[in-house]
Amino acid sequence: MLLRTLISDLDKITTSGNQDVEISALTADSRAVTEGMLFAAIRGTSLDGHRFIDEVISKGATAILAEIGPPTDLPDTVAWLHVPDSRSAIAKIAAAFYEEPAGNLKLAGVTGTNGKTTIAFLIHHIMQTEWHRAGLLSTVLVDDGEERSPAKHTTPGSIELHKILATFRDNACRGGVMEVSSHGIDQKRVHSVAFDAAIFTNLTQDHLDYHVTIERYMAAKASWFHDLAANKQGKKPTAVINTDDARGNDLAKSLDGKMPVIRYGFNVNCDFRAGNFQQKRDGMSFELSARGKTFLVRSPLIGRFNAYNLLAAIAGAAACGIKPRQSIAALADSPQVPGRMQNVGNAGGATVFVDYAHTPDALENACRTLRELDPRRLITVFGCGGDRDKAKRPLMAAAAAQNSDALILTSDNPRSEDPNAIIADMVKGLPPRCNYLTIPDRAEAIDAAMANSRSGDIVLIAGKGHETYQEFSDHTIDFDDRKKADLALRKRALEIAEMRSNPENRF
Ligand SMILES: CC(=O)N[C@H]1[C@@H](OP(=O)(O)OP(=O)(O)OC[C@H]2O[C@@H](n3ccc(=O)[nH]c3=O)[C@H](O)[C@@H]2O)O[C@H](CO)[C@@H](O)[C@@H]1O[C@H](C)C(=O)N[C@@H](C)C(=O)N[C@H](CCC(=O)O)C(=O)O
Ligand SMILES: Nc1ncnc2c1ncn2[C@@H]1O[C@H](COP(=O)(O)OP(=O)(O)OP(=O)(O)O)[C@@H](O)[C@H]1O
Ligand SMILES: N[C@H](CCC[C@H](N)C(=O)O)C(=O)O
Ligand SMILES: [Mg+2]
Repeated sequence: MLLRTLISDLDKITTSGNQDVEISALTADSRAVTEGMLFAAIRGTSLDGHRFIDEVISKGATAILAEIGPPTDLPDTVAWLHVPDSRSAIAKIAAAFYEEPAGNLKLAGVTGTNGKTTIAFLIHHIMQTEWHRAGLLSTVLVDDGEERSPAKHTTPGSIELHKILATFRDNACRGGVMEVSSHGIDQKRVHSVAFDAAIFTNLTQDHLDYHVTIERYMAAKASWFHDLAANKQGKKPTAVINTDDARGNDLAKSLDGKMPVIRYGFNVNCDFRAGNFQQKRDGMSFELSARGKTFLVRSPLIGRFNAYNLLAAIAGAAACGIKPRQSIAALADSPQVPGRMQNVGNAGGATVFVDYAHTPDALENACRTLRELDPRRLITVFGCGGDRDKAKRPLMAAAAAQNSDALILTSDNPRSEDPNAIIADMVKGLPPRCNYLTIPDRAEAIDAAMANSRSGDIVLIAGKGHETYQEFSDHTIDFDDRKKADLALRKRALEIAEMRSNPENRF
Protein backbone atom coordinates (compact mmCIF):
# COMPACT_ATOMS: atom_id res chain seq x y z
CA MET A 1 0.00 0.00 0.00
CA LEU A 2 1.17 3.56 -0.70
CA LEU A 3 2.76 5.28 2.28
CA ARG A 4 0.72 8.42 1.57
CA THR A 5 -2.54 6.45 1.93
CA LEU A 6 -1.36 4.78 5.12
CA ILE A 7 -0.71 8.05 6.91
CA SER A 8 -3.62 10.05 5.49
CA ASP A 9 -5.58 9.83 8.78
CA LEU A 10 -2.71 10.87 11.03
CA ASP A 11 -2.87 14.36 12.39
CA LYS A 12 0.19 15.67 14.26
CA ILE A 13 2.72 14.28 11.80
CA THR A 14 5.72 15.89 10.08
CA THR A 15 6.97 14.05 7.03
CA SER A 16 10.05 14.18 4.88
CA GLY A 17 11.12 12.09 1.88
CA ASN A 18 9.03 10.44 -0.80
CA GLN A 19 5.57 9.38 0.40
CA ASP A 20 4.55 7.82 -2.93
CA VAL A 21 6.35 4.58 -2.19
CA GLU A 22 4.87 1.14 -1.67
CA ILE A 23 5.15 -0.27 1.84
CA SER A 24 5.51 -4.05 1.80
CA ALA A 25 4.93 -4.66 5.51
CA LEU A 26 5.02 -3.04 8.96
CA THR A 27 7.16 -3.90 11.96
CA ALA A 28 8.31 -2.45 15.28
CA ASP A 29 11.12 -5.01 15.55
CA SER A 30 14.43 -4.31 13.83
CA ARG A 31 15.16 -8.03 13.69
CA ALA A 32 12.21 -8.56 11.35
CA VAL A 33 13.05 -5.77 8.89
CA THR A 34 13.47 -6.61 5.21
CA GLU A 35 13.40 -4.38 2.12
CA GLY A 36 10.39 -2.14 1.57
CA MET A 37 9.15 -2.21 5.17
CA LEU A 38 8.00 0.56 7.46
CA PHE A 39 9.81 0.41 10.82
CA ALA A 40 8.17 1.99 13.85
CA ALA A 41 10.65 3.05 16.54
CA ILE A 42 8.98 2.51 19.91
CA ARG A 43 10.22 3.55 23.33
CA GLY A 44 9.52 0.32 25.16
CA THR A 45 9.60 -0.76 28.75
CA SER A 46 13.13 -2.11 28.51
CA LEU A 47 14.62 -0.82 25.21
CA ASP A 48 14.32 2.21 22.95
CA GLY A 49 13.52 1.21 19.36
CA HIS A 50 15.07 4.47 18.09
CA ARG A 51 18.51 2.99 18.65
CA PHE A 52 17.90 0.47 15.84
CA ILE A 53 17.13 3.06 13.15
CA ASP A 54 20.57 2.99 11.47
CA GLU A 55 20.42 -0.81 11.42
CA VAL A 56 16.98 -0.95 9.76
CA ILE A 57 17.95 1.65 7.15
CA SER A 58 20.93 -0.48 6.19
CA LYS A 59 18.57 -3.48 5.93
CA GLY A 60 16.43 -1.62 3.36
CA ALA A 61 13.55 -0.13 5.36
CA THR A 62 11.55 2.29 3.16
CA ALA A 63 10.01 4.38 5.91
CA ILE A 64 10.83 5.20 9.52
CA LEU A 65 8.19 6.22 12.04
CA ALA A 66 9.82 7.94 15.01
CA GLU A 67 9.29 10.37 17.88
CA ILE A 68 12.31 12.41 16.72
CA GLY A 69 13.05 14.36 13.54
CA PRO A 70 15.16 12.91 10.69
CA PRO A 71 18.97 12.90 10.76
CA THR A 72 20.69 15.30 8.33
CA ASP A 73 22.28 12.41 6.41
CA LEU A 74 19.00 10.51 5.79
CA PRO A 75 19.25 8.69 2.42
CA ASP A 76 16.74 9.95 -0.25
CA THR A 77 15.34 6.43 -0.55
CA VAL A 78 13.93 6.59 3.00
CA ALA A 79 10.80 8.45 4.09
CA TRP A 80 10.67 9.83 7.64
CA LEU A 81 7.49 10.20 9.69
CA HIS A 82 7.92 12.28 12.83
CA VAL A 83 5.04 11.80 15.33
CA PRO A 84 4.54 12.63 19.03
CA ASP A 85 3.59 9.04 19.93
CA SER A 86 4.84 6.10 17.85
CA ARG A 87 2.59 3.53 19.56
CA SER A 88 -0.70 5.24 18.66
CA ALA A 89 0.58 6.22 15.20
CA ILE A 90 1.61 2.65 14.30
CA ALA A 91 -1.75 1.38 15.56
CA LYS A 92 -3.55 3.75 13.15
CA ILE A 93 -1.19 2.84 10.31
CA ALA A 94 -1.76 -0.87 11.00
CA ALA A 95 -5.54 -0.38 10.84
CA ALA A 96 -5.12 1.38 7.47
CA PHE A 97 -2.61 -1.20 6.15
CA TYR A 98 -5.05 -4.06 6.81
CA GLU A 99 -8.00 -1.96 5.53
CA GLU A 100 -9.77 -1.38 8.85
CA PRO A 101 -10.69 -5.04 9.44
CA ALA A 102 -12.63 -4.39 12.66
CA GLY A 103 -15.00 -2.18 10.66
CA ASN A 104 -16.19 -5.30 8.80
CA LEU A 105 -16.69 -7.38 11.94
CA LYS A 106 -19.03 -7.39 14.91
CA LEU A 107 -16.32 -7.25 17.53
CA ALA A 108 -16.49 -7.69 21.30
CA GLY A 109 -13.55 -6.91 23.62
CA VAL A 110 -13.22 -8.05 27.23
CA THR A 111 -11.12 -6.39 29.92
CA GLY A 112 -10.83 -6.82 33.72
CA THR A 113 -8.55 -8.71 36.10
CA ASN A 114 -10.33 -12.07 35.93
CA GLY A 115 -12.75 -13.76 33.57
CA LYS A 116 -11.56 -12.39 30.21
CA THR A 117 -10.57 -15.73 28.68
CA THR A 118 -13.68 -17.48 29.98
CA ILE A 119 -16.00 -14.79 28.61
CA ALA A 120 -14.12 -14.69 25.30
CA PHE A 121 -14.62 -18.46 24.90
CA LEU A 122 -18.31 -18.16 25.81
CA ILE A 123 -18.94 -15.34 23.33
CA HIS A 124 -16.98 -17.18 20.66
CA HIS A 125 -19.17 -20.23 21.23
CA ILE A 126 -22.33 -18.09 20.95
CA MET A 127 -21.08 -16.37 17.78
CA GLN A 128 -20.05 -19.66 16.17
CA THR A 129 -23.42 -21.17 16.98
CA GLU A 130 -25.24 -18.19 15.49
CA TRP A 131 -22.98 -17.21 12.63
CA HIS A 132 -21.09 -20.43 11.89
CA ARG A 133 -17.79 -18.56 11.61
CA ALA A 134 -16.33 -16.30 14.28
CA GLY A 135 -12.84 -15.28 15.43
CA LEU A 136 -11.29 -15.61 18.88
CA LEU A 137 -8.19 -13.92 20.25
CA SER A 138 -7.38 -15.10 23.76
CA THR A 139 -4.63 -15.94 26.24
CA VAL A 140 -5.07 -19.60 25.34
CA LEU A 141 -5.40 -19.60 21.55
CA VAL A 142 -6.27 -17.71 18.41
CA ASP A 143 -9.08 -19.07 16.23
CA ASP A 144 -9.17 -17.24 12.90
CA GLY A 145 -12.40 -18.89 11.76
CA GLU A 146 -10.54 -21.66 9.97
CA GLU A 147 -7.58 -22.65 12.12
CA ARG A 148 -6.55 -22.58 15.75
CA SER A 149 -3.03 -21.67 16.87
CA PRO A 150 -1.47 -21.08 20.30
CA ALA A 151 -1.43 -17.44 21.47
CA LYS A 152 1.78 -15.59 22.34
CA HIS A 153 0.08 -12.74 24.18
CA THR A 154 -3.33 -12.09 25.69
CA THR A 155 -3.54 -8.98 23.50
CA PRO A 156 -1.01 -8.90 20.65
CA GLY A 157 0.83 -5.77 19.53
CA SER A 158 -1.17 -3.52 17.19
CA ILE A 159 0.45 -4.72 13.94
CA GLU A 160 -0.07 -8.40 14.76
CA LEU A 161 -3.54 -7.64 16.07
CA HIS A 162 -4.77 -5.97 12.88
CA LYS A 163 -3.23 -8.76 10.83
CA ILE A 164 -5.22 -11.34 12.81
CA LEU A 165 -8.44 -9.28 12.59
CA ALA A 166 -7.89 -9.10 8.81
CA THR A 167 -7.69 -12.92 8.76
CA PHE A 168 -11.02 -13.09 10.62
CA ARG A 169 -12.55 -10.87 7.94
CA ASP A 170 -10.89 -12.70 5.04
CA ASN A 171 -12.06 -16.06 6.41
CA ALA A 172 -15.63 -14.76 6.26
CA CYS A 173 -16.14 -14.47 10.01
CA ARG A 174 -19.12 -12.27 10.72
CA GLY A 175 -17.64 -11.26 14.03
CA GLY A 176 -15.18 -12.08 16.74
CA VAL A 177 -14.15 -11.59 20.32
CA MET A 178 -10.84 -10.68 21.92
CA GLU A 179 -9.28 -10.14 25.32
CA VAL A 180 -8.05 -6.65 26.07
CA SER A 181 -5.31 -6.73 28.73
CA SER A 182 -4.30 -3.68 30.74
CA HIS A 183 -0.81 -3.94 29.19
CA GLY A 184 -2.52 -3.94 25.82
CA ILE A 185 -4.46 -0.76 26.61
CA ASP A 186 -1.46 0.99 28.18
CA GLN A 187 0.76 0.12 25.22
CA LYS A 188 -1.98 1.21 22.78
CA ARG A 189 -2.18 -2.23 21.20
CA VAL A 190 -5.98 -1.76 20.80
CA HIS A 191 -5.83 1.89 19.81
CA SER A 192 -7.73 2.25 16.50
CA VAL A 193 -9.67 -0.99 16.88
CA ALA A 194 -13.40 -0.46 16.30
CA PHE A 195 -15.37 -2.45 18.90
CA ASP A 196 -19.12 -3.02 19.11
CA ALA A 197 -19.02 -4.22 22.72
CA ALA A 198 -16.49 -3.37 25.43
CA ILE A 199 -16.87 -5.56 28.51
CA PHE A 200 -15.51 -4.85 32.01
CA THR A 201 -15.45 -7.84 34.37
CA ASN A 202 -13.87 -6.73 37.65
CA LEU A 203 -10.76 -5.19 39.12
CA THR A 204 -8.74 -6.81 41.89
CA GLN A 205 -5.06 -6.96 42.67
CA ASP A 206 -2.66 -7.97 39.90
CA HIS A 207 0.05 -6.47 37.69
CA LEU A 208 1.22 -3.88 40.24
CA ASP A 209 4.76 -4.61 39.03
CA TYR A 210 3.68 -2.78 35.86
CA HIS A 211 0.98 -0.28 36.91
CA VAL A 212 2.46 0.38 40.41
CA THR A 213 -0.86 1.36 42.05
CA ILE A 214 -4.36 -0.12 41.78
CA GLU A 215 -5.67 3.36 40.82
CA ARG A 216 -3.33 3.51 37.84
CA TYR A 217 -4.24 -0.07 36.92
CA MET A 218 -7.94 0.94 36.91
CA ALA A 219 -7.16 4.18 35.05
CA ALA A 220 -5.59 2.09 32.25
CA LYS A 221 -8.76 -0.02 31.98
CA ALA A 222 -11.05 3.03 32.13
CA SER A 223 -9.07 4.85 29.41
CA TRP A 224 -10.10 2.18 26.88
CA PHE A 225 -13.81 2.90 27.54
CA HIS A 226 -13.34 6.67 27.44
CA ASP A 227 -11.45 6.38 24.14
CA LEU A 228 -14.31 4.32 22.72
CA ALA A 229 -16.87 6.80 24.07
CA ALA A 230 -15.07 9.53 22.13
CA ASN A 231 -16.06 7.38 19.12
CA LYS A 232 -13.17 7.92 16.80
CA GLN A 233 -13.56 4.56 15.09
CA GLY A 234 -16.87 5.12 13.34
CA LYS A 235 -18.91 2.59 15.34
CA LYS A 236 -21.27 3.17 18.24
CA PRO A 237 -19.88 0.76 20.83
CA THR A 238 -21.76 -0.35 23.94
CA ALA A 239 -20.03 -0.66 27.33
CA VAL A 240 -21.03 -3.85 29.20
CA ILE A 241 -20.07 -3.45 32.84
CA ASN A 242 -20.25 -5.56 35.99
CA THR A 243 -21.69 -3.03 38.43
CA ASP A 244 -21.54 -5.40 41.41
CA ASP A 245 -17.85 -4.48 41.26
CA ALA A 246 -17.41 -1.07 42.95
CA ARG A 247 -14.92 0.16 40.37
CA GLY A 248 -17.15 -1.14 37.60
CA ASN A 249 -20.05 0.82 39.06
CA ASP A 250 -17.95 4.03 39.10
CA LEU A 251 -16.86 3.36 35.52
CA ALA A 252 -20.48 2.91 34.40
CA LYS A 253 -21.46 6.21 36.05
CA SER A 254 -18.57 8.01 34.39
CA LEU A 255 -19.73 6.76 30.98
CA ASP A 256 -23.44 7.61 31.35
CA GLY A 257 -24.46 10.03 28.62
CA LYS A 258 -21.21 9.39 26.73
CA MET A 259 -21.94 5.93 25.34
CA PRO A 260 -24.64 3.24 25.73
CA VAL A 261 -24.01 1.23 28.91
CA ILE A 262 -25.39 -2.22 29.82
CA ARG A 263 -25.02 -2.89 33.55
CA TYR A 264 -24.84 -6.54 34.60
CA GLY A 265 -24.68 -8.36 37.93
CA PHE A 266 -27.01 -9.35 40.75
CA ASN A 267 -27.89 -5.82 41.98
CA VAL A 268 -31.28 -4.21 41.38
CA ASN A 269 -29.96 -1.53 39.03
CA CYS A 270 -28.68 -4.00 36.46
CA ASP A 271 -30.01 -4.09 32.90
CA PHE A 272 -28.96 -7.77 32.71
CA ARG A 273 -29.71 -8.99 36.21
CA ALA A 274 -29.20 -12.46 37.66
CA GLY A 275 -31.16 -13.97 40.53
CA ASN A 276 -31.98 -17.33 42.08
CA PHE A 277 -28.50 -18.75 41.46
CA GLN A 278 -28.31 -22.50 42.05
CA GLN A 279 -25.37 -24.82 41.75
CA LYS A 280 -24.76 -28.57 41.64
CA ARG A 281 -21.64 -30.63 40.91
CA ASP A 282 -22.49 -30.77 37.22
CA GLY A 283 -23.45 -27.16 36.57
CA MET A 284 -25.51 -24.13 37.52
CA SER A 285 -28.71 -22.29 36.74
CA PHE A 286 -29.99 -18.76 37.39
CA GLU A 287 -32.75 -16.46 36.28
CA LEU A 288 -31.88 -13.60 33.99
CA SER A 289 -34.03 -10.47 33.81
CA ALA A 290 -33.23 -8.43 30.73
CA ARG A 291 -35.14 -6.13 28.44
CA GLY A 292 -38.41 -6.72 30.28
CA LYS A 293 -38.20 -10.51 30.04
CA THR A 294 -37.11 -13.31 32.33
CA PHE A 295 -35.05 -16.24 31.09
CA LEU A 296 -33.72 -19.41 32.73
CA VAL A 297 -29.98 -19.77 32.11
CA ARG A 298 -28.41 -23.21 32.51
CA SER A 299 -24.74 -24.00 32.11
CA PRO A 300 -22.35 -26.87 32.76
CA LEU A 301 -19.94 -24.34 34.36
CA ILE A 302 -19.66 -24.15 38.13
CA GLY A 303 -18.93 -21.21 40.45
CA ARG A 304 -20.85 -18.04 41.17
CA PHE A 305 -18.08 -16.10 39.39
CA ASN A 306 -19.00 -18.02 36.25
CA ALA A 307 -22.58 -16.72 36.56
CA TYR A 308 -20.99 -13.28 36.09
CA ASN A 309 -19.05 -14.58 33.08
CA LEU A 310 -22.24 -15.99 31.55
CA LEU A 311 -24.08 -12.70 32.15
CA ALA A 312 -21.22 -10.77 30.53
CA ALA A 313 -21.27 -13.13 27.55
CA ILE A 314 -25.04 -12.81 27.05
CA ALA A 315 -24.96 -9.01 27.41
CA GLY A 316 -21.83 -8.69 25.23
CA ALA A 317 -23.39 -10.84 22.53
CA ALA A 318 -26.56 -8.70 22.75
CA ALA A 319 -24.42 -5.61 22.08
CA CYS A 320 -23.19 -7.42 18.94
CA GLY A 321 -26.77 -8.09 17.81
CA ILE A 322 -27.41 -11.61 19.15
CA LYS A 323 -30.64 -11.96 21.14
CA PRO A 324 -30.37 -13.24 24.75
CA ARG A 325 -32.66 -16.19 23.94
CA GLN A 326 -30.23 -17.38 21.26
CA SER A 327 -27.19 -16.91 23.48
CA ILE A 328 -28.83 -18.79 26.34
CA ALA A 329 -29.65 -21.72 24.04
CA ALA A 330 -26.02 -21.85 22.87
CA LEU A 331 -24.63 -21.61 26.40
CA ALA A 332 -26.59 -24.61 27.67
CA ASP A 333 -23.81 -26.77 26.24
CA SER A 334 -20.87 -24.37 26.33
CA PRO A 335 -17.53 -26.14 25.93
CA GLN A 336 -14.89 -26.59 28.63
CA VAL A 337 -12.59 -23.55 28.67
CA PRO A 338 -9.10 -25.12 28.69
CA GLY A 339 -7.58 -25.09 32.18
CA ARG A 340 -10.46 -23.17 33.80
CA MET A 341 -12.06 -25.23 36.59
CA GLN A 342 -11.25 -28.26 34.49
CA ASN A 343 -12.22 -31.53 36.15
CA VAL A 344 -9.36 -33.86 35.17
CA GLY A 345 -10.58 -36.96 36.93
CA ASN A 346 -11.04 -38.97 40.00
CA ALA A 347 -9.01 -41.73 41.67
CA GLY A 348 -9.90 -43.55 44.81
CA GLY A 349 -12.60 -40.96 45.35
CA ALA A 350 -10.40 -37.82 45.22
CA THR A 351 -11.34 -35.47 42.38
CA VAL A 352 -8.76 -33.21 40.75
CA PHE A 353 -9.45 -29.76 39.27
CA VAL A 354 -6.98 -27.66 37.27
CA ASP A 355 -7.65 -23.92 37.29
CA TYR A 356 -5.84 -20.78 36.09
CA ALA A 357 -6.37 -18.78 39.32
CA HIS A 358 -3.23 -16.66 39.71
CA THR A 359 -4.57 -13.67 41.64
CA PRO A 360 -5.82 -13.48 45.26
CA ASP A 361 -9.42 -12.94 44.11
CA ALA A 362 -9.36 -15.77 41.57
CA LEU A 363 -7.84 -18.17 44.09
CA GLU A 364 -10.45 -17.26 46.68
CA ASN A 365 -13.22 -17.81 44.11
CA ALA A 366 -11.81 -21.10 42.88
CA CYS A 367 -11.37 -22.49 46.41
CA ARG A 368 -14.80 -21.29 47.56
CA THR A 369 -16.50 -22.82 44.55
CA LEU A 370 -14.89 -26.19 45.21
CA ARG A 371 -15.71 -25.89 48.95
CA GLU A 372 -19.36 -25.50 48.01
CA LEU A 373 -19.17 -28.97 46.42
CA ASP A 374 -18.77 -30.21 49.99
CA PRO A 375 -15.55 -32.22 49.77
CA ARG A 376 -14.18 -34.15 52.76
CA ARG A 377 -11.09 -31.89 52.45
CA LEU A 378 -9.87 -29.35 49.88
CA ILE A 379 -6.13 -29.66 49.15
CA THR A 380 -4.77 -26.73 47.11
CA VAL A 381 -1.48 -26.87 45.20
CA PHE A 382 -0.21 -23.57 43.76
CA GLY A 383 2.70 -21.18 43.30
CA CYS A 384 3.22 -17.58 42.19
CA GLY A 385 4.84 -16.37 38.97
CA GLY A 386 8.34 -14.89 39.04
CA ASP A 387 8.99 -11.42 37.52
CA ARG A 388 5.39 -10.47 38.22
CA ASP A 389 3.57 -8.52 40.96
CA LYS A 390 5.32 -9.57 44.21
CA ALA A 391 2.71 -7.96 46.43
CA LYS A 392 0.10 -10.53 45.40
CA ARG A 393 2.13 -13.50 46.72
CA PRO A 394 1.24 -13.32 50.46
CA LEU A 395 -2.33 -12.33 49.53
CA MET A 396 -2.72 -15.40 47.31
CA ALA A 397 -1.37 -17.60 50.10
CA ALA A 398 -3.79 -16.03 52.61
CA ALA A 399 -6.77 -16.46 50.25
CA ALA A 400 -5.92 -20.11 49.60
CA ALA A 401 -5.28 -20.84 53.30
CA GLN A 402 -8.59 -19.33 54.35
CA ASN A 403 -10.57 -21.46 51.93
CA SER A 404 -8.64 -24.80 51.92
CA ASP A 405 -7.93 -27.54 54.45
CA ALA A 406 -4.35 -28.13 53.34
CA LEU A 407 -1.91 -26.31 51.07
CA ILE A 408 1.07 -27.41 49.07
CA LEU A 409 3.11 -24.34 48.12
CA THR A 410 5.11 -24.93 44.97
CA SER A 411 6.52 -23.15 41.90
CA ASP A 412 4.50 -21.54 39.11
CA ASN A 413 6.75 -19.99 36.42
CA PRO A 414 9.73 -18.83 38.50
CA ARG A 415 11.22 -17.05 35.44
CA SER A 416 14.40 -15.20 36.52
CA GLU A 417 13.65 -15.53 40.25
CA ASP A 418 14.76 -18.11 42.85
CA PRO A 419 11.80 -20.50 43.40
CA ASN A 420 12.53 -20.74 47.14
CA ALA A 421 12.48 -16.95 47.49
CA ILE A 422 9.05 -16.81 45.81
CA ILE A 423 7.75 -19.50 48.18
CA ALA A 424 9.21 -17.56 51.13
CA ASP A 425 7.16 -14.50 50.01
CA MET A 426 4.04 -16.68 49.90
CA VAL A 427 4.64 -18.17 53.37
CA LYS A 428 4.54 -14.63 54.86
CA GLY A 429 0.80 -14.50 54.08
CA LEU A 430 -0.12 -17.75 55.86
CA PRO A 431 -2.09 -17.58 59.11
CA PRO A 432 -0.77 -19.25 62.29
CA ARG A 433 -1.44 -23.01 62.54
CA CYS A 434 -1.83 -23.37 58.79
CA ASN A 435 -1.60 -26.91 57.46
CA TYR A 436 0.94 -26.65 54.64
CA LEU A 437 3.96 -28.19 52.91
CA THR A 438 6.48 -26.46 50.65
CA ILE A 439 7.62 -28.54 47.67
CA PRO A 440 9.34 -26.35 45.02
CA ASP A 441 9.24 -29.05 42.31
CA ARG A 442 5.71 -28.77 40.85
CA ALA A 443 5.58 -32.39 39.67
CA GLU A 444 6.55 -33.62 43.15
CA ALA A 445 4.01 -31.25 44.70
CA ILE A 446 1.20 -32.71 42.59
CA ASP A 447 2.28 -36.27 43.45
CA ALA A 448 2.34 -35.35 47.13
CA ALA A 449 -1.17 -33.91 46.93
CA MET A 450 -2.43 -37.13 45.36
CA ALA A 451 -0.57 -39.33 47.82
CA ASN A 452 -2.14 -37.41 50.70
CA SER A 453 -5.64 -37.43 49.24
CA ARG A 454 -8.44 -39.73 50.36
CA SER A 455 -11.88 -40.67 49.11
CA GLY A 456 -14.14 -37.60 48.98
CA ASP A 457 -11.28 -35.06 48.84
CA ILE A 458 -10.86 -32.44 46.13
CA VAL A 459 -7.39 -31.48 44.92
CA LEU A 460 -7.13 -28.06 43.26
CA ILE A 461 -4.03 -27.42 41.14
CA ALA A 462 -4.07 -23.68 40.49
CA GLY A 463 -2.17 -21.02 38.56
CA LYS A 464 -1.09 -22.56 35.27
CA GLY A 465 -4.39 -23.76 33.77
CA HIS A 466 -3.86 -24.31 30.03
CA GLU A 467 -0.10 -23.61 30.09
CA THR A 468 2.04 -26.38 28.61
CA TYR A 469 5.42 -25.17 29.85
CA GLN A 470 7.24 -23.98 32.94
CA GLU A 471 9.73 -21.11 32.69
CA PHE A 472 12.92 -21.02 34.76
CA SER A 473 15.78 -18.49 34.68
CA ASP A 474 17.84 -20.35 32.10
CA HIS A 475 15.47 -22.90 30.55
CA THR A 476 11.85 -23.76 29.86
CA ILE A 477 10.46 -27.27 30.29
CA ASP A 478 7.32 -28.96 28.95
CA PHE A 479 4.83 -28.98 31.78
CA ASP A 480 1.08 -29.38 31.70
CA ASP A 481 -0.82 -29.55 35.02
CA ARG A 482 -3.61 -31.55 33.35
CA LYS A 483 -1.22 -34.21 32.00
CA LYS A 484 0.74 -34.32 35.24
CA ALA A 485 -2.50 -34.64 37.24
CA ASP A 486 -3.71 -37.39 34.94
CA LEU A 487 -0.47 -39.35 35.49
CA ALA A 488 -0.66 -38.80 39.24
CA LEU A 489 -4.29 -39.98 39.23
CA ARG A 490 -3.37 -43.17 37.38
CA LYS A 491 -0.49 -43.83 39.77
CA ARG A 492 -2.80 -43.29 42.73
CA ALA A 493 -5.46 -45.59 41.22
CA LEU A 494 -2.83 -48.36 40.85
CA GLU A 495 -1.64 -47.88 44.43
CA ILE A 496 -5.21 -48.11 45.69
CA ALA A 497 -5.89 -51.22 43.56
CA GLU A 498 -2.73 -52.86 44.91
CA MET A 499 -3.64 -51.98 48.46
CA ARG A 500 -7.12 -53.47 48.01
CA SER A 501 -5.81 -56.66 46.40
CA ASN A 502 -3.42 -57.33 49.27
CA PRO A 503 -5.20 -59.78 51.63
CA GLU A 504 -3.41 -58.21 54.61
CA ASN A 505 -5.30 -55.01 53.89
CA ARG A 506 -8.71 -56.77 54.00
CA PHE A 507 -10.53 -56.54 57.23
C1 LIG B 1 6.29 -5.34 29.64
C2 LIG B 1 5.61 -5.58 28.34
O1 LIG B 1 4.40 -5.69 28.29
N1 LIG B 1 6.40 -5.69 27.26
C3 LIG B 1 5.81 -5.90 25.93
C4 LIG B 1 6.16 -4.72 25.04
O2 LIG B 1 7.53 -4.63 24.95
P1 LIG B 1 8.14 -3.21 24.88
O3 LIG B 1 7.37 -2.34 23.96
O4 LIG B 1 8.31 -2.72 26.25
O5 LIG B 1 9.47 -3.57 24.13
P2 LIG B 1 11.02 -3.47 24.51
O6 LIG B 1 11.53 -4.84 24.70
O7 LIG B 1 11.28 -2.43 25.56
O8 LIG B 1 11.59 -2.92 23.09
C5 LIG B 1 11.21 -1.64 22.57
C6 LIG B 1 11.09 -1.73 21.08
O9 LIG B 1 12.34 -2.10 20.52
C7 LIG B 1 12.15 -3.12 19.60
N2 LIG B 1 13.36 -3.91 19.46
C8 LIG B 1 13.85 -4.63 20.51
C9 LIG B 1 15.02 -5.39 20.35
C10 LIG B 1 15.68 -5.39 19.10
O10 LIG B 1 16.72 -6.03 18.86
N3 LIG B 1 15.14 -4.65 18.10
C11 LIG B 1 14.00 -3.92 18.24
O11 LIG B 1 13.55 -3.27 17.30
C12 LIG B 1 10.98 -3.92 20.14
O12 LIG B 1 10.34 -4.68 19.12
C13 LIG B 1 10.08 -2.79 20.66
O13 LIG B 1 9.29 -2.30 19.61
O14 LIG B 1 5.64 -4.91 23.74
C14 LIG B 1 6.10 -6.10 23.09
C15 LIG B 1 5.46 -6.15 21.70
O15 LIG B 1 4.07 -5.98 21.78
C16 LIG B 1 5.72 -7.32 23.91
O16 LIG B 1 6.23 -8.50 23.31
C17 LIG B 1 6.29 -7.19 25.32
O17 LIG B 1 5.71 -8.23 26.07
C18 LIG B 1 6.54 -8.89 27.05
C19 LIG B 1 7.30 -10.03 26.38
C20 LIG B 1 5.63 -9.44 28.17
O18 LIG B 1 5.98 -10.37 28.86
N4 LIG B 1 4.46 -8.89 28.35
C21 LIG B 1 3.45 -9.34 29.32
C22 LIG B 1 3.67 -8.76 30.72
C23 LIG B 1 2.09 -8.90 28.80
O19 LIG B 1 1.99 -8.06 27.90
N5 LIG B 1 1.05 -9.49 29.34
C24 LIG B 1 -0.32 -9.15 28.95
C25 LIG B 1 -1.36 -9.97 29.66
C26 LIG B 1 -1.43 -10.07 31.07
C27 LIG B 1 -2.70 -10.82 31.47
O20 LIG B 1 -3.28 -11.60 30.68
O21 LIG B 1 -3.12 -10.65 32.58
C28 LIG B 1 -0.63 -9.56 27.51
O22 LIG B 1 -1.47 -8.88 26.88
O23 LIG B 1 -0.14 -10.62 27.08
N1 LIG C 1 -15.55 -13.38 36.74
C1 LIG C 1 -14.57 -13.84 37.52
N2 LIG C 1 -14.34 -13.27 38.73
C2 LIG C 1 -13.36 -13.70 39.53
N3 LIG C 1 -12.55 -14.74 39.23
C3 LIG C 1 -12.73 -15.35 38.05
C4 LIG C 1 -13.74 -14.93 37.14
N4 LIG C 1 -13.67 -15.72 36.05
C5 LIG C 1 -12.67 -16.57 36.25
N5 LIG C 1 -12.09 -16.38 37.45
C6 LIG C 1 -10.93 -17.06 38.04
O1 LIG C 1 -9.80 -16.48 37.40
C7 LIG C 1 -9.05 -17.47 36.67
C8 LIG C 1 -8.64 -16.89 35.34
O2 LIG C 1 -9.80 -16.79 34.53
P1 LIG C 1 -9.69 -16.32 33.04
O3 LIG C 1 -8.56 -17.02 32.40
O4 LIG C 1 -11.02 -16.41 32.42
O5 LIG C 1 -9.30 -14.79 33.30
P2 LIG C 1 -8.38 -13.78 32.49
O6 LIG C 1 -8.93 -12.45 32.87
O7 LIG C 1 -8.37 -14.11 31.06
O8 LIG C 1 -6.93 -13.99 33.07
P3 LIG C 1 -5.52 -13.52 32.36
O9 LIG C 1 -5.50 -12.05 32.48
O10 LIG C 1 -4.44 -14.09 33.15
O11 LIG C 1 -5.54 -14.03 30.97
C9 LIG C 1 -9.99 -18.65 36.53
O12 LIG C 1 -9.25 -19.83 36.40
C10 LIG C 1 -10.83 -18.56 37.79
O13 LIG C 1 -10.15 -19.11 38.88
N1 LIG D 1 -1.00 -13.22 31.90
C1 LIG D 1 -0.57 -13.43 33.25
C2 LIG D 1 -0.54 -14.89 33.45
C3 LIG D 1 0.04 -15.40 34.74
C4 LIG D 1 0.04 -16.89 34.80
C5 LIG D 1 0.88 -17.51 35.84
N2 LIG D 1 1.04 -18.89 35.51
C6 LIG D 1 2.25 -16.83 35.93
O1 LIG D 1 3.12 -17.25 35.19
O2 LIG D 1 2.42 -15.92 36.74
C7 LIG D 1 0.78 -12.77 33.46
O3 LIG D 1 1.62 -12.86 32.58
O4 LIG D 1 0.95 -12.17 34.50
MG1 LIG E 1 -6.88 -14.33 29.69
